[in-house]
Amino acid sequence: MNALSAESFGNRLRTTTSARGPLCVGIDPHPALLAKWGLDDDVAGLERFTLTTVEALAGQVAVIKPQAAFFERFGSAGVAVLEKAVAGIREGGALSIVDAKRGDIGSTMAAYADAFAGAASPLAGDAVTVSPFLGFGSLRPLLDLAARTGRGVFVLALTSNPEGGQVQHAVNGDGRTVAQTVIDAVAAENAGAQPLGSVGVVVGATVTGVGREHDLSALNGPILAPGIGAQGATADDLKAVFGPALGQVLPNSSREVLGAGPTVAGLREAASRTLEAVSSALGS
Ligand SMILES: O=C(O)c1cc(=O)[nH]c(=O)n1[C@@H]1O[C@H](COP(=O)(O)O)[C@@H](O)[C@H]1O
Repeated sequence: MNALSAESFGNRLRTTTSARGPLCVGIDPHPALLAKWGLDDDVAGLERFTLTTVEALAGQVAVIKPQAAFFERFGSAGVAVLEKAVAGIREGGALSIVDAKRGDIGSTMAAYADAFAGAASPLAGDAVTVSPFLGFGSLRPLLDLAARTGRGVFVLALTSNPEGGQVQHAVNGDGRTVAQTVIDAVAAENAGAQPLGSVGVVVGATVTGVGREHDLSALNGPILAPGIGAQGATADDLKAVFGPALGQVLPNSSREVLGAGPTVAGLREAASRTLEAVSSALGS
């Protein structure tokens, strides 16, 4: 990809999900999953797990989200496997979200920007997840570079874990929740973009009352919704959780699909089943 002249991530996401359906499958090579697949908990096991998942799904699902921590736990050899995953996902025609959840002060964020959104960085997928809890403005170097290289950024807003609400539901001096300030800041990044902005938010499918307590109406960007399957949310929950924002939701499922390995056929079948369930819930 000539990243500097690439179509925006928002455009590419819209095109790919229209063709393949609205599903993101995570590559989360947990030690327990490696064992279930009959693989050792080492770099060779990680590589076999990752490349099998890419082989099975990169030509089938719209988006694949490798979770960086499971690669980093093996040091530089694990990170090299993550780079292979990013390249393989691109070759298969899916989009990749590198789930790195980075966040730091602006000057250090510029280095993360080079790593995860740099035009020629092997670690840069089509998009990256970031944490805004050092202040949304601290993300500026990454937001700017990603816009220039045609990449997307997914900003944590309402995470799927039960502890998240302690910070994210806290109310600011102006009466908005911290999560709402994140959503509003993302909306400002996406203002005027057609058909969809390239900056998304992450809102867990396990979070209740999203539509009641938070306003996503001006977002104009994608909503990555993890939590389907292993964390207890179901496709049927999506409507109640997201209400009018349903059309922008990109549901993610990791362990539930990966647990159907190690065969390529098993993975494809599980991804199809999940896509069918979420598509019918999203009405797409
Ligand atoms: O940013 C994420 O992807 C994310 C945000 C969040 O709020 N909750 C959440 O579970 N995730 C990630 O989504 C994936 C969920 O995996 P499963 O629970 O196995 O489907 C993991 O990689 C998590 O790190």
